[in-house]
Amino acid sequence: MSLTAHVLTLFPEMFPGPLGVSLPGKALNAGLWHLQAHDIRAFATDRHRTVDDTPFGGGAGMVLRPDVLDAAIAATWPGDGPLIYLTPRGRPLDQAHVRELATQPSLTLLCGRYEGVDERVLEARGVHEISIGDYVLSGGELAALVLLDAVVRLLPGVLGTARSLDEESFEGGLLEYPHYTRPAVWQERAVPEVLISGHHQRVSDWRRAQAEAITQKRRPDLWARYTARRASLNGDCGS
Ligand SMILES: C[S@@+](CC[C@H](N)C(=O)[O-])C[C@H]1O[C@@H](n2cnc3c(N)ncnc32)[C@H](O)[C@@H]1O
Repeated sequence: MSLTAHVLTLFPEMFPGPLGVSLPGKALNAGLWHLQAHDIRAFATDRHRTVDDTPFGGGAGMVLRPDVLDAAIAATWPGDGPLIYLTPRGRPLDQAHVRELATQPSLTLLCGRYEGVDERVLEARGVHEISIGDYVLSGGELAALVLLDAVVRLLPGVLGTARSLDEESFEGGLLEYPHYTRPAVWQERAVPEVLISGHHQRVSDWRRAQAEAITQKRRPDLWARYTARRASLNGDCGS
């Protein structure tokens, strides 16, 4: 089963954009996933192709109309996967959520613009709301590209068998350990000796210790969750 992504946007020309190159682009060309960008404006009904209007209650900016969005959703959402609105007030995206999304047959992503979208269409359609971080973008397209990039690299066959995801940041609850390549000495900085020892267990222990130290220092929130999970696993084994 391969993923089909539908993107509802006022700027379909932004797709595939960066998803058309490198890993996601090769996977797209190989048919490991499919992408359809739908122009919301095509679902406007007046002769000016109006998609937005001023907010009830006053205030700056424009709001995307529910009738236009609903027609766009009705025509494009296959219904076999979630309908998602990218928005700063949504559930913050993390790797566990990305893994869940990567199991879906389809993802339909609604990209807002201006002040956002009329609330009623979100309620009526049971839309899931996802944020890519605590900052405000000018539109949902970059957020959709970020989400799809993260999802696509987890799809079967995309990374190939040589790459392991197990030790990447967030897998197992830790940030990743540091990497080194040739030359072994650069600007008088030598790579850690253990990495050229050829001793697999020592390398693996060193990497885990580094990952733990980096996580503890940089992300106390992840570290607290990791240690709590480890304690509960140890408790379970002991009982
Ligand atoms: C200028 S923003 C609207 C911001 C909105 N008025 C607010 O304060 O939450 C326009 C669109 O960009 C998208 N967007 C902005 N920041 C985002 C974020 N952090 N994550 C996901 N989508 C975002 C949403 O689709 C939003 O409708």
